[in-house]
Amino acid sequence: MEEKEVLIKVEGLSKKFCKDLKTSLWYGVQDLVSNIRGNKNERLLRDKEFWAVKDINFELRRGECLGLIGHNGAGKSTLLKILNGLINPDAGKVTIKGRVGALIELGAGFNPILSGRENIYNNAAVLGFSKKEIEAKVEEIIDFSEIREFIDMPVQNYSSGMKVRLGFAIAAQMEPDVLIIDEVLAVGDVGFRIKCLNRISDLLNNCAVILVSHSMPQIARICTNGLLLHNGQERLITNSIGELVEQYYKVFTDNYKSNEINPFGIDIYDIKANGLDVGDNELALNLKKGEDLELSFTFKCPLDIKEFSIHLPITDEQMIHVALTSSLENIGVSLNHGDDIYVKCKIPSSFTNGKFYVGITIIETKGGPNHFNIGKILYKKENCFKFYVRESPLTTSVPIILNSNFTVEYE
Ligand SMILES: Nc1ncnc2c1ncn2[C@@H]1O[C@H](COP(=O)(O)OP(=O)(O)OP(=O)(O)O)[C@@H](O)[C@H]1O
Repeated sequence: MEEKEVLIKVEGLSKKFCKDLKTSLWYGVQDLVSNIRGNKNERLLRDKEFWAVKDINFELRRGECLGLIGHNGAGKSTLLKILNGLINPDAGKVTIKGRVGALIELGAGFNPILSGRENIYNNAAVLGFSKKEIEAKVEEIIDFSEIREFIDMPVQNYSSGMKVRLGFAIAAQMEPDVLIIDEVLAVGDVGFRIKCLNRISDLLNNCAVILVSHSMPQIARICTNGLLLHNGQERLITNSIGELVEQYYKVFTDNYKSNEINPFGIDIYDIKANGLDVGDNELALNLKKGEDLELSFTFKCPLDIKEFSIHLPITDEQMIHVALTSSLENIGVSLNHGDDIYVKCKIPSSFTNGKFYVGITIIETKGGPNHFNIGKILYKKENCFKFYVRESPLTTSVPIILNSNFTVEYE
């Protein structure tokens, strides 16, 4: 297949900042003098300076969407601002072909005392559109933003979501060749976010997009390539989004410790995962391709309970619940104070690659499996087992693959 045209080329891009304002002003004066003398050395760091972005190189073609990810302060916004020409790099070169639409800082680029409509004209003119071209687009932009009712109100009175709606509508409806979007989309409500992601997918037919996000499902859904920044430096550049997401999570230490709700002092012990002692949750089980997860534990019942159920919620690395398995068929089993209850649960391996946490919830339950009522929470902890899945046959952005029966026939 013929490769599409390169729209963004970034070579050795670096930007340093100073941690102290006074020193930074003094360096500014020094740089001015060195510039005039022609002996500026931008590659050296002086006292209190640090690299916000260091030696970044990549290319992006039409049709590609680069997910730019990294921890807070990794340098993502600084890189976007350099690409959009808002700040100058200290070293390196950016080459961009075509028209750039950008949504970087909330409300940036808007004149607060002008109305939404006036700001559309201003921004589109800055992008290089003629008055006639803007007039042909303005209704589409207002429709897309869904804020027609407020379009003649000064932008300073807009809510954060309304500013994002207007900003994205202008950037995306003006058919840019390059679209740069910082995390600001997260401010929009779910409906608008979905609309934006769909619009980005449409634009990708004829555009290159750089998207900053802390939402890995969003990155996995839309991006074709990824760049992981760490302390301003390129940690990974790849077109394997699975690998990108995995590396992103590695940046963070495993600090998911969940609180325990244990009002009756239930004692849970002998926690095992696939026959191995979990102990104090230090054990992380590595599941291989197709291997089932078998969990077991014992608990001592602290009071007489007529009916109970056990729930094992499964959470991904973003602490989002991705699945739940329940023992609702156990309803009807009564427990007596002091009984030792042995629980065993086999979960078929339907997980894709990643890290997962399993919690334990024990609830007093009344009624049958189909019409049950939740009673007292006897025990609840969200992170009791941790397991990794590696070498899953499928690497996708979804955590679970459902078992299904397909028939594919030739007619
Ligand atoms: N104008 C500035 N002067 C000094 N330091 C700055 C300036 N702008 C950014 N920085 C610093 O540069 C580093 C990178 O900031 P940047 O905003 O690019 O991070 P980010 O990856 O976008 O973070 P986040 O995920 O929190 O949005 C941070 O340490 C920040 O404090």
